[in-house]
Amino acid sequence: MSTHIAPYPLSRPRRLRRDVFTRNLVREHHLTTHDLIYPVFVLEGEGRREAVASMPGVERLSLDLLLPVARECVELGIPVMALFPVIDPALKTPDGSEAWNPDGLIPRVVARLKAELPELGIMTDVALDPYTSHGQDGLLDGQNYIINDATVEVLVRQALAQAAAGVDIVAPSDMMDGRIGAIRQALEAHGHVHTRIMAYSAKYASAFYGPFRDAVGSSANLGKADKKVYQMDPGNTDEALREVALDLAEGADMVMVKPGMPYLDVVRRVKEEFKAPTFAYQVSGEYAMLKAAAQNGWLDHDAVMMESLLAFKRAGADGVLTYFARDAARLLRQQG
Ligand SMILES: NCC(=O)CCC(=O)O
Ligand SMILES: [Mg+2]
Repeated sequence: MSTHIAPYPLSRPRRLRRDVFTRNLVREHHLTTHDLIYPVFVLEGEGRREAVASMPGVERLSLDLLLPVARECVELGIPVMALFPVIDPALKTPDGSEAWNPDGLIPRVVARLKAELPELGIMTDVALDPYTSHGQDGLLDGQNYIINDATVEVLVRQALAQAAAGVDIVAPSDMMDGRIGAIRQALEAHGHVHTRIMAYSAKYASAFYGPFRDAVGSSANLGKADKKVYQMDPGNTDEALREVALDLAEGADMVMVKPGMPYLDVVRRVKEEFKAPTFAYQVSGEYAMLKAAAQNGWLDHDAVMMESLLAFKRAGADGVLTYFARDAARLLRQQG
């Protein structure tokens, strides 16, 4: 590798850093607006806008107020918006049955967004946590264990309700075994042959999800419980490769690693091993920590935002789910 590099002073790496044009010329990785997926929180009702205290700049919006945001995504060239529902606590049940209500919030929002802005990709979350009274992603047995196969059956119903509403991409984030295959077969059987699956394949049991649980209102339901019996142990990377292999074999079109910044080694290994479309989720806690430091004047907001997003590209990600998507896209447009 280094054998063809001439020794100093014939090689002076700093020659290529001397001015802007040279740095632009030799830069290996680039972030574009097409790399960005924008996660948003949607509420029932009209004219409703609620700030999320632990995620400065993020709001829960009713559909009428989400539409202008979706329009801005199209104008900015952001390819996909990812929807997360804030469910009325009165609709939360132990089995999360609102998740597969064909007239529920998410199917209605999907149908309206696709009708108004067909060119904007819409992605939906497949998991029960916003819908369950206990805040877990799946169904519980009598001992508070999350049961796999019965959960997969209801996730299939949830995914079918979303596909019937016209969603472009379903994104199972629950980490049950076998759910990608079950969802893919059901989509095929119901004629939804174009519905893409982005699998949350390597989703770790991370403490960086805290602000998200505030945003969807599941943290109080979850209480002190954790998700370690289904999400991955932060100490593992070989296991991430096995999870990705299974999801691709079961019919995933795209895979994801989550969280993002603390798991860039996993992104790199997954991309090198499978050469499949690979995404990373810069999660709520990562966003919150950069925002908080910037608000304190400890970090330069725009600089760390762009550096962190470029790091995903360098690690091998094809795209990033990030709450910074609109801010980053606006900045990219300004920079021409
Ligand atoms: N299923 C989606 C998430 O859990 C998002 C987590 C986060 O942004 O912290
Ligand atoms: Mg799995």
